[in-house]
Amino acid sequence: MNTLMTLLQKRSRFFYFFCIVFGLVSSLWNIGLLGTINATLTGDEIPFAILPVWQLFVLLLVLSLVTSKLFQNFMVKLSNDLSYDFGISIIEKLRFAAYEDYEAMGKERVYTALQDAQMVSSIPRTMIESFNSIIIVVSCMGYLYYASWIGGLMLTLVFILIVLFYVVRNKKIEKDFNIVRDMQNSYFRYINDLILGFKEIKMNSKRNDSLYQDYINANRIKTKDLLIENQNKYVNNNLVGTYSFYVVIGVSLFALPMFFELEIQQVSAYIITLLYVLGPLGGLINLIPVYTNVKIAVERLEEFDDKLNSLSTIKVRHGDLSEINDEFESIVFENVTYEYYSKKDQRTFQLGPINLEIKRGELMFIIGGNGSGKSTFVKLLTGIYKPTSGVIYINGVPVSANNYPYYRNQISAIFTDNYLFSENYDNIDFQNSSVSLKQYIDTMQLAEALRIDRERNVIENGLSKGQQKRLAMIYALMENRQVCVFDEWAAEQDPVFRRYFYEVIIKDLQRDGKTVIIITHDDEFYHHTDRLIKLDYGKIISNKVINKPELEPKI
Ligand SMILES: Nc1ncnc2c1ncn2[C@@H]1O[C@H](COP(=O)(O)OP(=O)(O)OP(=O)(O)O)[C@@H](O)[C@H]1O
Repeated sequence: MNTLMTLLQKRSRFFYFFCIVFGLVSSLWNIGLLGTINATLTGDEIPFAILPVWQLFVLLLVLSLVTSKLFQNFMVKLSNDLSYDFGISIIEKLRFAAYEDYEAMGKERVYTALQDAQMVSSIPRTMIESFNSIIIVVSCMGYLYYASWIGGLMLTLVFILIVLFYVVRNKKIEKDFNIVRDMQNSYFRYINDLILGFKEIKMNSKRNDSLYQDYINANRIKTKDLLIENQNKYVNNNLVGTYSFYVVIGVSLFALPMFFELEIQQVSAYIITLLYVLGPLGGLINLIPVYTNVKIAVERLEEFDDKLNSLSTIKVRHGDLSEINDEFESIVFENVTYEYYSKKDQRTFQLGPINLEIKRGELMFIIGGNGSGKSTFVKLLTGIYKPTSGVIYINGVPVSANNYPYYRNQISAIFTDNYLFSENYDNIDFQNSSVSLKQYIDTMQLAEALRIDRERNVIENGLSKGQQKRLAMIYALMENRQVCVFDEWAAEQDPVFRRYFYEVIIKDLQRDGKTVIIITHDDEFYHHTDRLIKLDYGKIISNKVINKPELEPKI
């Protein structure tokens, strides 16, 4: 509760002020209403009344209505602001996270956090209703002490017992709810497997059954059982709470008058107050599960936010994008290593140390067997991974945390598992294609295949794997960067286009002054490169000059 209240106060400095004003007016209204009802029924005078009863009633009614409306509107806005802040700040920070940190986090963690952020928008209902109910319960208690101190005392004792009972029981339920949230993470992971591996699932009935039965369904059943168990605990809690009240009513009706000298007016005022408080109390009890879920969501979001904040790259953001001379000259690897570790902190693979210079206008092929470290090298070269040790220089300047984004912005890369976006984030004008775009589409032989959704200015889905890679190439060329890195790009191309790629496309790029680095297994084209670098077990085992680079760029 504290975290939530502090968060709300942080989001709006008027939060506590609004709570106090609303609390005072509501208490006044509830006590006034009770006093009016009881006084009218019993024929007693209302103490401290400065106005006739009906005028007092109307005045309080209007005051309470206006304050309630203002408070509720305020809470609706505040909690939606908070939910928006959480959701958007996760994405805002996540985009600056290092790729390694993102990999370690896992995408399901991001999905759950976004779900938690949505949960926060149910705060207004929880807050307004519980605040209302608490005020009613507290003001009624005050009124009860005034009507009959013995009754007030008895109710206070019952309340303390109920609250203690709830606190103890809720601790266990909260633990279970946390287990449910963890299971939600695994659930998203299995669903991800189902969606991304749909073809592989279709191809194997056993795998299909296993994913469904042993993972998804088992996860859902366990979640359902935990929820049933917990919700039943809530039902029991509710019953204990509500029925202890009925017991209090019974005791007040039958037992109290026997032991204490109570007048019928006192007893009836007391019973009316109890009945009046019963509804809000029930509401309060029903809100406990919602509140517990919101509390867990907020705690987890804070934890996730702290984790994101602890990442050093978040603070650097885009760093200094104008730090290095724009004209690309060279990339140098000096004793660069990269290490992978297992969960038990054992090193599983080391790339390097790598010492290498890539000069402007060079065409370089990186070759090597499976698992030799080519893709890891590409991730280092493109700045997706940062070296475990050693330094990478661009134009003689060491690439540091502050200029990594600059470094990445110098390179166009197509990774083996390249992803095509659903929206046109690069704002390419497909409707009035530029000369270069038309030319690239022709070069990639995609004129027939590409369908443009004119309304959204995007390329529609429905391309073959090889065509998707060609489209990725168009996007990479449109970036017009000086260094191009293509990781096994030609693997999905037909023989004719593969040859065209090695003999025409990359030669043209080189003639345009680009530096081109290609990861390949296509040995029949190795003779086209200027330099052939071979990796084995993470080490460069040969670095051969094959052709002299054409350094004069085509105008
Ligand atoms: N994310 C990762 N976590 C841990 N180890 C990894 C990770 N990615 C790769 N490795 C390990 O690093 C080594 C090199 O992998 P890498 O993907 O760089 O090889 P590669 O030469 O590109 O292979 P291929 O030709 O099969 O694509 C492998 O032994 C692999 O198991």
